[in-house]
Amino acid sequence: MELGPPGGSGPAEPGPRLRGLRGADAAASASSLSRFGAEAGCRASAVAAVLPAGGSGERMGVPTPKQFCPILERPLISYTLQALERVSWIKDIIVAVTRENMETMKGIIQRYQHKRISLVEAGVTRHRSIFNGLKALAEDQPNCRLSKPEVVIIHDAVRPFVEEDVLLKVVTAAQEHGASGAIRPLVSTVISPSADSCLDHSLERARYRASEMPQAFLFDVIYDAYQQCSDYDLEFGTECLHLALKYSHIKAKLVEGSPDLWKVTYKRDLYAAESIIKERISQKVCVVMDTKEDEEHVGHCLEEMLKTELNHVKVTSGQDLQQIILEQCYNFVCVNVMTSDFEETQRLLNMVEESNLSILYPVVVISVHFLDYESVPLGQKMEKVMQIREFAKEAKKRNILLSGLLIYFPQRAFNSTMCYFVRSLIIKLRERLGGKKDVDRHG
Ligand SMILES: Nc1ccn([C@@H]2O[C@H](COP(=O)(O)OP(=O)(O)OP(=O)(O)O)[C@@H](O)[C@H]2O)c(=O)n1
Ligand SMILES: O=C(CO)[C@H](O)[C@H](O)COP(=O)(O)O
Repeated sequence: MELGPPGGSGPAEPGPRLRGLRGADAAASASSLSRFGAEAGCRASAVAAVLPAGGSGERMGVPTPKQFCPILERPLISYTLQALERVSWIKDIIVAVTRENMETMKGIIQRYQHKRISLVEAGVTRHRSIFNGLKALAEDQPNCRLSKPEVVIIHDAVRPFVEEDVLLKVVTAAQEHGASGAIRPLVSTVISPSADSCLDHSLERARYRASEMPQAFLFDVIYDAYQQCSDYDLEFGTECLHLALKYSHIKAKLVEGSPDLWKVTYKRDLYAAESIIKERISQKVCVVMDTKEDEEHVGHCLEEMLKTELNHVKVTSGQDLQQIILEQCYNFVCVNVMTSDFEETQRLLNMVEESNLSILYPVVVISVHFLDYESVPLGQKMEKVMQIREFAKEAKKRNILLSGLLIYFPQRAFNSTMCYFVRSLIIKLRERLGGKKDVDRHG
């Protein structure tokens, strides 16, 4: 294989397409991410990921293994898969699941339309599950369908909040050092108790770190280590970086991870994960105006007003809607000033539907209609706006929560009225997103 010495005990020379990434800034810029994506994409299977998902979740204390526990009605593992799938340069994702959960896993893949996934049978310990995942990528295994990657990421199925930047950091560091893993500062001091449960000694907390996931390895480094390691390691070991050190003599490069990398372990972690997901979804709102003119005049002022409330506000007259949907925005306010019909809202609904966005979470769409009371007879226009009820019923079947809002006001006060209403609306929406299902669907 062109990717460096097979079975070598030292770090292989990075392949030509990845070499350009060496020394990438820790906070890798969006442009370098896409460059990596594009470059890695040129050579199939440069990076693969193995996800151990064969545990029983004893510490969670519920009958369902934690990776299949629902968060906002979707299994935890589906969030982790989504986080990895978003990274286009990860070519294969190997998930290790127990035989008894194989059908459940296939059902999840189908229902949430996960891509690039291969399933292997889990082992009785985490290390054995990971080893099975690696074997699926190794060339020396019979019936190997996948191609051996240059770098393999190992990530727990129960750490759903992994971001592309940390994946890029560990992959880049693995390129250079042979192995790499995310770390976090310790929150408690580590102590060693004696046999009679008295303090034997304690470690100086500032000198130690918690080892988290993701980790990344040159494939040959970690596969060799697993092939050589003892049954004791496979049975009781908890650290892949340690195997790379002990058997392949590679000192892993440690990179600082984000606080959200923690592993869902106890029941309360499911509640924490749910809150993080809600917070993330509700922070992104897109306001769609029905004219370019309004986008320019009012959009800027609206964006400024909303920046204090939200992390991501986008005001558009529709030309970049496709891209906004691709970036997974789940909240839309469709502002109609020109007309009281639903062409624009319908266009948005069609795009949302085509994107399959609402398979993962409910999408909230509020269709706002500003009508000038001096020129438009209320009864006539109300009739049209009331049609929103029918639209809402249909949309709900596809997990799109549509509301309609009619604002009747004098044209001369248009700009300020519109900014005021849309802002109040979005603040209300944010307050209610905690209970997203309760958002009024019929306006
Ligand atoms: N035989 C095993 C055991 C664990 N894992 C996976 O390894 C990851 C991290 O392990 P851990 O948090 O310890 O999961 P569990 O073993 O399920 O939890 P517990 O220790 O509470 O039983 C999880 O994604 C888990 O599914 C695995 O693939 N195969
Ligand atoms: O800690 C780790 C870092 O190496 C691993 O992520 C792993 O989660 C350990 O899992 P376990 O709870 O099975 O020991």
